[in-house]
Amino acid sequence: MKVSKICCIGAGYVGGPTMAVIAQKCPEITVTVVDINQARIDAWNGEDLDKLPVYEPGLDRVVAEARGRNLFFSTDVNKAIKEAEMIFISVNTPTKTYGEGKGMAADLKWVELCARQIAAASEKNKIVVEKSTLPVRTAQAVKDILDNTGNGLKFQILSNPEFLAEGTAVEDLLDPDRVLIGGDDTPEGREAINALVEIYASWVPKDRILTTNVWSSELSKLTANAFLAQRVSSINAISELCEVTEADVSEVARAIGADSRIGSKFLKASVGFGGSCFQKDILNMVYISRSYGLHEVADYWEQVIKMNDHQKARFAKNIIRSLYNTVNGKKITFLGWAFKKDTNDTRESAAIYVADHLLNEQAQICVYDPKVSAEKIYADLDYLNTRSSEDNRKYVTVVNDPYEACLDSHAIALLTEWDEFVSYDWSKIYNAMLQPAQLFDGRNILPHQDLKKIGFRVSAIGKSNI
Ligand SMILES: NC(=O)c1ccc[n+]([C@@H]2O[C@H](COP(=O)([O-])OP(=O)(O)OC[C@H]3O[C@@H](n4cnc5c(N)ncnc54)[C@H](O)[C@@H]3O)[C@@H](O)[C@H]2O)c1
Ligand SMILES: O=c1ccn([C@@H]2O[C@H](COP(=O)(O)OP(=O)(O)O[C@H]3O[C@H](CO)[C@@H](O)[C@H](O)[C@H]3O)[C@@H](O)[C@H]2O)c(=O)[nH]1
Repeated sequence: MKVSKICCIGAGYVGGPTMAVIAQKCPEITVTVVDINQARIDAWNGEDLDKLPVYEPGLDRVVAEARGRNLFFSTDVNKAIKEAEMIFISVNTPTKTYGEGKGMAADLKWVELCARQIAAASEKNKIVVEKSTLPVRTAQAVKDILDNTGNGLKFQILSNPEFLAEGTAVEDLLDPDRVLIGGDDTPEGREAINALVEIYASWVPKDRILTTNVWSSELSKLTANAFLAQRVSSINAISELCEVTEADVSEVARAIGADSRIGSKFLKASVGFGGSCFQKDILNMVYISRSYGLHEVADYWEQVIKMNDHQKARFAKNIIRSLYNTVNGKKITFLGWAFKKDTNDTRESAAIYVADHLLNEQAQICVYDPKVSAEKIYADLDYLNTRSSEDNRKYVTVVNDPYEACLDSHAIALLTEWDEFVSYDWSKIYNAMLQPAQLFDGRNILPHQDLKKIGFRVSAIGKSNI
């Protein structure tokens, strides 16, 4: 079966870039990305490619090539569902904030709404593809809804989790390590799997397209994120040990990473991992494990999150301790707010939690991030509900110039590894700060010895000998 019309529900960080790349690589397929968020759709359709709702290097060029040709963005969800032979569900699946499983389980209400809308709007058989990250066995619920509310039509459910990382989304989509497709081992299931394989095979070598059963595919996505996050928590645990033993975490990472069995990637000690996925997906796996009575399994993975929370808190406490145990009324500059470089996404960014900790101690925080708006920063702090939104605006200022951000500051905390931070005129910054000028490098990207020569007191993750 050859697919000629695709619909994707959800025009976010995953739906937008993945569909843009499919449209670019498969000009014969019409791809319509739909969303209930009118502002987001307007931004995807906007003239100014610098203002797409998702900032990703190279995405503007992909969108420019395909948009209006075979890539469309719309809020008419029903029309797109009706016309498509294959529908991707790419809606948000955040951690539940209420009721049973609050703070642990994935909130599947948006996925269920999609399934119900697909069932109601469809007039012919369809392939439904889970692109969102979902708890293992969700496909069963989606199928149940479709089969029981879908006017007797036939739906094939596939799981096709996305492994792109933000900041490198286009690169990852164009040249993925693997594409994973899970489906039923029945003639109809195999036909659906093949239809999706053929789409990816337009640009991905066939040996990198893996097919499995649905449950393996759903669980592989959670497992991949758990393993990656575990590596970050593992090196962060070692960073604390380095600080008390005068070992250097970068040297330890290099030494162990040279072992091909361990590998060198994902061994950068940091202020803690952020992003919309790692914490959510591990909590989800912990919740599922507990619900099956697998408490040792749950405890094992939960420790990855505990270590990450500890790392964020430890960073904030170190700032307070170094500033003579009080930050009350002191200006502290944050360089970076995004959860990693090359993205405007701030979900679960370590910066939010470090700021919250320092604000509890009544610090004055001034933030500079090259891609994150002031509005977003205040929204992130307001979402925590720790203090009133008036107080967040009173104690936090956001500026567009890094030198202005550092003026008259007691300390700089570097929270995101943006490349531009390395090339600043650090002597100029030092001279504009209050003395002793302190610098806390939460990403270990700055030339620490040079900064020390300028006069900075430097503190970095997993390094006690600066
Ligand atoms: N962000 C990533 O890097 C990443 C990577 C891999 C997988 N994922 C997974 O992909 C999924 C989507 O993540 P995201 O970051 O793109 O989320 P997002 O919040 O950026 O986008 C989701 C979009 O879905 C829309 N939506 C929700 N319900 C809808 C409905 N019923 N009809 C139409 N639109 C609806 C929302 O308005 C929103 O624009 C999640 O399950 C996530 O875990 C994310
Ligand atoms: O050595 C490292 C590597 C990463 N991080 C941090 O870990 C977080 C996550 O980084 P990364 O994984 O690069 O970005 P994400 O966009 O969150 O991507 C992850 O989450 C996605 C959503 O599920 C998956 O698709 C990707 O495969 C997976 O890498 C960020 O805060 C990074 O700064 C470190 O601190 N040290």
